[in-house]
Formats: sequence, C-alpha cells, structure tokens
Amino acid sequence: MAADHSAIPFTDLAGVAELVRAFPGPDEEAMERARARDAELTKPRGALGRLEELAIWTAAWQAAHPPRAARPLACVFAGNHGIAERGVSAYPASVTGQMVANFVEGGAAVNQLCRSFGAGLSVYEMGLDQPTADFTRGPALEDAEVLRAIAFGMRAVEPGIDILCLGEMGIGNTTAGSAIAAALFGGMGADWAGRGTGVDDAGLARKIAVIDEALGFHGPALADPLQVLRRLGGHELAAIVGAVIAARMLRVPVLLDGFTCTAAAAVLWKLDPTALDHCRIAHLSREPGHQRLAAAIGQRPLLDLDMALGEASGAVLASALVQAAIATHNGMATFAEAGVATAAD
Ligand SMILES: O=C(O)c1ccc[n+]([C@@H]2O[C@H](COP(=O)([O-])O)[C@@H](O)[C@H]2O)c1
Ligand SMILES: Cc1cc2nc[nH]c2cc1C
Repeated sequence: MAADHSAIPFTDLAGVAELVRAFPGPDEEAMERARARDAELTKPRGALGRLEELAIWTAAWQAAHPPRAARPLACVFAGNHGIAERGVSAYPASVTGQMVANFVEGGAAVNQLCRSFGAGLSVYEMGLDQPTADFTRGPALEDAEVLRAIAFGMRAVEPGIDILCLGEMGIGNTTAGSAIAAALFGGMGADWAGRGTGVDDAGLARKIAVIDEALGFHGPALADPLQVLRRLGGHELAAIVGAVIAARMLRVPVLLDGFTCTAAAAVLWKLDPTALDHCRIAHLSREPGHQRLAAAIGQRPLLDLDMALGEASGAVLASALVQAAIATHNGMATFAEAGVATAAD
C-alpha cells in the first residue's frame, strides 16, 4: 500500500464537494509551450490527430513542458456489492477475491498489459468480506465508509508518477455503475443497463428492475452527486473518486477505464463540469451505456476495441497512446532543425 503522504483535507461529504470546487485548472504556460512546439514539428498541421491533443493535455495537467510519460501507474480497486446477491451478474461474488489473487500472481490481462507498456500496478482489496448493503433497501455505504474509501483512493496516488490508469474489480458493479449513471443523468434502468460480465435476458431484466427499485427507494436524495456515490456506489467506486481528486491536486493526468470507472468519476463531473478535465476516457466499453455516459460528460473515448473487462485494462492500453504522443511531441525535429520547408500559406 502507498505511504500516507498527505493529510486528508475533509471530514464530511460537504468538504469533498468544497475540495472539488477549488480544484486547480490547467497550467496555461505549459499548455501554450506545448501548443507552440506542436506547431513547429515536422508534420502537416494536425497530422498526428488526437496524439497532438494528448501531448498538449498531458503538459497542461502535469504543469510541465516537456511532458513526461515514463512512469505510468495502474491502480485497481476491488470491492464487493450487496446487490450481487440479486442475480445481476453472470459470476458469483467470490470471483472478486479470486481475481484479486490472480492480479497478485500476475495472471490477469492487466498484468500482461502493464508489463507490455512499462506501467506499475497497485491492487487494493477493499474489505471484500464486507460487501456494500443492497442499495434497493438502504444506502450502499454509510457516511463514514464512503469518506474512508475516498480517502483510501486519494492515498493510492503516488507523487512523482506521470500518468494514472484507474480501474476496478467488483462483481455486480456494472449494476451499481448503471444506477449511478441513471441517478446523475436521468433515465431508468433500461436506458443504462447492459450485460456486464454476460448476463442472459433474464439477468438483464433483473438488473433493470434492481436499478429502477433503487431509483424509487432513494428518490430526491439522489439530487446530491456525493449521495449518489454513497447510496448506489461501492468501496472501489468511491476509491476511484478519491484517486481522481488526488491526481488533480498532485498534477497527474488520469486515464479512466471503461463503463464502471467512468460512472464513478462522473459523480465529480456532476459536482463541477470541469472536474474531469484532467481525465480522459481510455476506451469505449462494449457496455451500451458507456457511449451515452461519455457523451453526457462531453468526452470521446480514446480507443474503441469492444472491450468490457474493467481492471484498468483499457486504461493501461491507452497509456501506450499517451507514451506515443509524448515520444513524438518531445522527440521530433522542428521544421527549422530539419531544414524542411513549411506550408506555403
Ligand atoms: O467497466 C466496464 O466497461 C465493464 C464492463 C463489463 C464488465 N466489467 C467488469 O466485470 C465486473 C462487473 O460486471 P457484472 O456483470 O458483475 O456487473 C467488474 O469486475 C468489472 O471490472 C467492466
Ligand atoms: C473473470 C473476470 C475477470 C474480471 N476482471 C475484471 N472484472 C472481471 C470479472 C470477471 C468475471
């Protein structure tokens, strides 16, 4: 586990909201220097497409030029969900702990991707024997639990890393993610639920019913985004929120993994629509609600590979794109250096 390097600057959920509203913006000077260099590099204007934007974005949120990508870190938070008992997943809740063991042994997809792209991997098991409460009958988490999980996620962000890749593991958490998305952006279970780990039609119908039940039960309390996180979320989803917060404060750009991870982070967007400007959605999940969720927070995912795995796999893949963006930005010759003629205009 990462050292406790920082005091946690809140004591209640109102304090979390205050922290988010006081987030630092992008570093204008680093962003300008990156834009200026990008315009000088030996390529037709804009020819590196979204890689150019990624390099400029990285500089802006690292508050540094040249931007760096040598030290990506993936953090995977794992938690269990009471609603898993309602038949909303294709797998039993015991798989959460079994997959954590697989991450630790190095046998999961994310381990191979981290090895391929030189990313570190930290896996955090968040009280797997204490699942959240069934959110159709009460809040998933108590106040103290959600605060503890947010603080836990904040501490996971090691200062000095260049890119943070966030992911989760938690059987049942696409139902939680769909419920969060519906509470934040409107609609019902049928608008947001997908097959997750592969439920059949009956399982999908159960997911939709569970989400609709929860929306009815919690009602107007869901007007507060942090109550959405507490009432419908989970330990690992609150930790993701904490990690996004700490990354902003430590000036570390973030790659959000798929649907569930984006749903957790969207809580912050709902508090302040600039709160996720230091984050990019790494890939468009096969989960059908992800497209709608990405559009709701004004983002276009970097990759679209029909993946639906979670565990930060898409985020680590996208970290390779950031590395490519920064290698070209930092390493290419300018027109002047290479003696290449510039455009005629
Ligand atoms: O985030 C996604 O896009 C995503 C889509 C489908 C499945 N998952 C992963 O599968 C688990 C949740 O699926 P489920 O069916 O149990 O709700 C959890 O461990 C997630 O990491 C994740
Ligand atoms: C096997 C398995 C691996 C996962 N990795 C992330 N979520 C997962 C869910 C399942 C079921």
